[in-house]
Amino acid sequence: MSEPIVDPAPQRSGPSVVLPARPEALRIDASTSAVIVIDMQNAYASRGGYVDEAGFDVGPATGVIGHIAQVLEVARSAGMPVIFLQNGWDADYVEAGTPQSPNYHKSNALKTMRARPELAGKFLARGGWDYELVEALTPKEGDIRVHKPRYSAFFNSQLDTILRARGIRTLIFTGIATNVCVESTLRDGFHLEYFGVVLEDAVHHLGPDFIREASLYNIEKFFGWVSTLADFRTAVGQLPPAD
Ligand SMILES: NC(=O)N/C=C\C(=O)O
Repeated sequence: MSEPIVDPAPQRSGPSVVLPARPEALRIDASTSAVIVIDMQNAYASRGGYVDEAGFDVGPATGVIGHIAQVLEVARSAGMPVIFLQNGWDADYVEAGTPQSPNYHKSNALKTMRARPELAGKFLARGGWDYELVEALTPKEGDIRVHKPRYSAFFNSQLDTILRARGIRTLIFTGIATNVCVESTLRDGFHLEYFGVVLEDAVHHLGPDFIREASLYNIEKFFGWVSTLADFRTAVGQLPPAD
């Protein structure tokens, strides 16, 4: 018996396609779906950025940049909204929190800057290189940028308002990190009634490989769906081009 196709927007009127995914395929279209690009900033994907300086292996992160670029090209051609999230705080780090905030203690960017005072002010501050999106993923006309001050893009940001105002029901996730900001946002989205799909080869994790597997298992089993760049390209490529 074939698996059912999950349909997040059965009232839609326009053309739709079926996106193969685990554990079930989903019916999607360009007006009720959006591509969410999580934190593709120099901090997370460039040498000399926060993640690199904090001792994580940033090498594999550069590999997903090209995959994400392909996702965005297909989405834009179909008229599917592209939303870039940028993680960070104001230049004075007021938004980062005081010692009464767990973020002050858990953010590896803040911890690294405290441990190495020569780096103070360098990481994830709005207006700085570290906060900027990597050059290869510079937003195009019509794309949307959203600032976020914590791991989940739904917390203290405009994301939910922007999605609701457009009738978006399905979120296609790309970006960094699978196990931190991607998973946090997908989980919060689940609780806000959004259907979250991760493209597993357009995301990258922070930490050992087992955490990638654990995160994708969690998403597939409990919070959402897992698909691939190739399946997204084939499915969304069948939608009529945007005007
Ligand atoms: N974008 C992320 O997943 N960030 C993870 C860690 C951090 O921002 O310190």
